[in-house]
Amino acid sequence: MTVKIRNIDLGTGLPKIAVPNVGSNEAEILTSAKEIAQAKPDLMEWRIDYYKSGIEDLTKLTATAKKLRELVGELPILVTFRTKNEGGVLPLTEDKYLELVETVIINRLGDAVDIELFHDENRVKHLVQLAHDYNVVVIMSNHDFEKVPAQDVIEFRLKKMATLGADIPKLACMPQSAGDVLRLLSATDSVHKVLEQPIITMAMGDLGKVSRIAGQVFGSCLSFGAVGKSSAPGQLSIRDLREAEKFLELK
Ligand SMILES: O=C1C[C@@](O)(C(=O)O)C[C@@H](O)[C@@H]1O
Repeated sequence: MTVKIRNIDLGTGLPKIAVPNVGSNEAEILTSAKEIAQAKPDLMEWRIDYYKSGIEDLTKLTATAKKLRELVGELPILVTFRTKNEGGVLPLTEDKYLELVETVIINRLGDAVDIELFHDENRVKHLVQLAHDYNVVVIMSNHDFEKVPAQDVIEFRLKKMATLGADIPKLACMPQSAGDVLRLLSATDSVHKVLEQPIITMAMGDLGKVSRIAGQVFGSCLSFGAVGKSSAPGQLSIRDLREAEKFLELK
């Protein structure tokens, strides 16, 4: 199965490329968006946890989203609030996080929304349903910045996300050894073969770079590359990422 976000199809061909926008005020966000659009990624990820004043004032957040859309035209936008526990920059209570995701969906601030797996299950399910009602694609996520979990744990989490209704399950983790990277890749390969939904995985840091370029081989449909400032350790520049993916293309 492939998942369509505006004009792109995830889950077929080379992994698509997302570039995070980590601007911390409206001017920065719009300037980065221009630079990102020029680099022609498949998708822009708007990391709203970097935008403190927008999170504190949702009218402002919505106004910026409108300007962003005007600026990038048809470029698909994924809106992500990454919680502090999972590598984000801004602390937010559980309630505020869930309310924020709801605002993102109801106001259609993007074409897709990131919903983290590890929150109250019923509320997560409700958000997934709401997103689908509003025609917003759900990328469900989990991040471990310390380690790579056991293979069955990785597989369980990705499958659990699918059960909760995620259109695309995603897992990012931090390897401490080459063996850790192999385990993530092996879990990716097994889950990719049995799940209907396309998945996204990556190992972070330098050791993990190989996992960011080899998604087509192991079964990950999207990779994050940087234009300017990156949003996680080990991200390559969009230019290097695109070239490296091409070297490994399955023809
Ligand atoms: O989930 C991810 C993946 C990521 O953490 C990475 O390792 O590239 C970068 C984040 O911006 C994004 O939300």
